[in-house]
Amino acid sequence: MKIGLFFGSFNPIHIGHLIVANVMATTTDLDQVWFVVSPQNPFKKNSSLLHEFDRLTMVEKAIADNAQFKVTDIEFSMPKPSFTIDTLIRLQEKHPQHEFRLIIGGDNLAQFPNWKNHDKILEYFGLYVYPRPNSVKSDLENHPNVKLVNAPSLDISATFIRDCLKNGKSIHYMVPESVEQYIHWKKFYL
Ligand SMILES: Nc1ncnc2c1ncn2[C@@H]1O[C@H](COP(=O)(O)OP(=O)(O)OP(=O)(O)O)[C@@H](O)[C@H]1O
Ligand SMILES: O=C(O)c1ccc[n+]([C@@H]2O[C@H](COP(=O)([O-])O)[C@@H](O)[C@H]2O)c1
Repeated sequence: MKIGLFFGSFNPIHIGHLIVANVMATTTDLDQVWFVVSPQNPFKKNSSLLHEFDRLTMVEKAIADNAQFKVTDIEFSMPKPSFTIDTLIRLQEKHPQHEFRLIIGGDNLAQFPNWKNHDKILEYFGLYVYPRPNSVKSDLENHPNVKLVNAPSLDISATFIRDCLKNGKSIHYMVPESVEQYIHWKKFYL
């Protein structure tokens, strides 16, 4: 199978992530999308980063009803911060029968040349990119192993959701209902 790997902090997972994953799974040649929960992004220092198991639980709840979506905690047992090339290699070794591609939001494309061994990621895996508002243009848009997916931009982020919660505002419809209930029950991001 051809699998799209959607790496992220998912702090928390939101409808933007779910729409990206669904467009990838239903309008491209990808058979499944696997969410890879990263304990620690090498570029992000975030004091409101929830424990990785809480973020994993929210992803599990969010994708429970979709047979094309899976989640993996493979990075939890790997050195931190999480470098995507290391995880891609480990996943490919574990699942030699699958072909893996990397899914990213357009905001990450301009930064991508700063990722560890980004040229190897491009050569051996390739990118599927979903447009994101205010993304900086990148020469990589014309790279043969970069596929730009044509779909509506979604102006929603985990940062906005955390700010809403901090300010006592509703996050209804911004995350699946099961995730919203879990966030309120655990009193996350207050
Ligand atoms: N609204 C969106 N549209 C397109 N891509 C998105 C969107 N939200 C997140 N992504 C992509 O999902 C991946 C994981 O993102 P992440 O978990 O950091 O979410 P985020 O909303 O960007 O978080 P934060 O606001 O905390 O930075 C990244 O590749 C990011 O570009
Ligand atoms: O491998 C790298 O050098 C690298 C640099 C920046 C980000 N990443 C990964 O990109 C994914 C998206 O990050 P985030 O925090 O925007 O969700 C996440 O899994 C990070 O670990 C990876």
